Amino acid sequence: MSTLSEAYEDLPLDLQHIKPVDFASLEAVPDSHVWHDSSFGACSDEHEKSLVPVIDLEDSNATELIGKACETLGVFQLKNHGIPLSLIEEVKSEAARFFALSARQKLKALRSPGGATGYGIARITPFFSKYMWHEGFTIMGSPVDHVKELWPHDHERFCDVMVNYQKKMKVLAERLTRLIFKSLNISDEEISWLSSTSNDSGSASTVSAALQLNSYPPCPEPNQTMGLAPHTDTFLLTILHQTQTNGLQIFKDGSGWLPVPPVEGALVVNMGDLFHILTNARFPNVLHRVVVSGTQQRLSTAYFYGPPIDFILSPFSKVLNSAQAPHYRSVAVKEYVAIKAQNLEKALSFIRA
Ligand SMILES: O=C(O)CCC(=O)C(=O)O
Ligand SMILES: [Fe+2]
Repeated sequence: MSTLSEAYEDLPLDLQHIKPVDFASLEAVPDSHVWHDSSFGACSDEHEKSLVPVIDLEDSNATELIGKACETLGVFQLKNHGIPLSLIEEVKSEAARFFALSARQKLKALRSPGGATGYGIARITPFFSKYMWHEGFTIMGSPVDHVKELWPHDHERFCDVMVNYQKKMKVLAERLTRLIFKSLNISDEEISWLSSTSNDSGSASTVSAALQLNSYPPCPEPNQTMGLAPHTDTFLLTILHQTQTNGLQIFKDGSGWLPVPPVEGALVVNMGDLFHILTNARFPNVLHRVVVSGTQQRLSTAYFYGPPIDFILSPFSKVLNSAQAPHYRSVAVKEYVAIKAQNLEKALSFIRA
């Protein structure tokens, strides 16, 4: 096995955990989507200064600032990231074009039970008794087979934009990963997979990566439902673009749910489970969720990035001080992906040393 989509083939889902409802036809939140969570309205300090730092990648102190943000909150917003704003706009407008199609049309691009790419609801759905106010389109590699079903004569525009964005995201994710390792005093040479996956040509190992387009339609009763239930991301890091509609929140012990307000032109970067394991829990794998709006659609694009699927990772000996034992055993990326898909937030307890 060498790709992430092959890893998901062994983890098929039931159709009821893939197929979205037709949100446009709903005038109220159906019982299937009602969440009894009193904290939805509690996070109302959107206008206060956000705790999540906004870091300029061109800042001469970027390495230290990013290292500190990874260690404290596990999330930061990134400015001057080098991704052309015109490309981000194109991704957003192609995603909007897709989600604006009728339900009947969108279902033509539905993910298959063992498939990774295509239209569908969140993979975490089976772990909750209620459904979320969310629909998504997952892309691993090229989405061409699915998009041809939607736009037989006009699939190139969507596919080219998504493939191009993934290439640019990979370069940025690599740059951030190197910089984060540098902040931990770990040199590039110590991370064999990073140098062997940097060039696209002839490299046997490919990084694990996926692009997730998310849409949270405006909701008639926003305090009754959840956009995306609390979860941590599985891979090393996630680079997220969000539109100007609020909704993303992170959980901080002692403070509760805190908003991550949209910052024009910035990307949100958060640490996932694999960085948490590699740093022996020094970096939090930040718990996050999305609440919905009564009036506006929220769109977001998440790029998940990790080492090749066969790579075996364990806490870096350099981050362990002499008195400290590793919290986690060695685990192959594909093994962890399977454990996470079957156990969600309990996944880390399965690899505790
Ligand atoms: O829409 C968002 O802001 C969050 C998306 C997310 O957490 C995910 O796709 O894993
Ligand atoms: Fe996430």
